Amino acid sequence: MEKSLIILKPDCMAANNAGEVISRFENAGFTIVAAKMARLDSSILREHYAHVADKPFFPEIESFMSSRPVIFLVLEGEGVVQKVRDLLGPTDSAEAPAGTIRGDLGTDKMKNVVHASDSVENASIEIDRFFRSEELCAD
Ligand SMILES: Nc1ncnc2c1ncn2[C@@H]1O[C@@H]2COP(=O)(O)O[C@H]2[C@H]1O
Repeated sequence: MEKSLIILKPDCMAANNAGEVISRFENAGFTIVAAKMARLDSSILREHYAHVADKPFFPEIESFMSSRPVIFLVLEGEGVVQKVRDLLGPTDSAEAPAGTIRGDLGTDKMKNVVHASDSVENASIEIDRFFRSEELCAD
């Protein structure tokens, strides 16, 4: 079954929106198969954000993403990678339509509530980055 790696970002945690976001994922029919809470450190952030490491906003992302503990989830379901991205809306919360998670709860491009894997291939890499295989639970 397809899986996606989700991070409830510091803005989501600071606004006490974790429950609201998780409800939206559950109401869309996805199952949580792994969960944990931790503060990201700069070495794992450099790995996770390697594709934007040369962007001018990288130091800002690094400091934002390590500013408070975040929640990591693995969601499972048919087509979960693309369907979660549809629920989120575009990266820039200011452009996200009402009814999407970012449109309703986000602020801007960085404070955009949730990270979600952008492909099935990257989901597998990202799940391995944040979870050991025995931390994924089956029924
Ligand atoms: N112009 C920008 N300024 C700040 N952050 C950005 C900008 N563009 C993209 N990002 C962030 O870069 C992140 C890349 O991975 P995410 O999907 O977690 O979320 C993305 C955005 O939050």
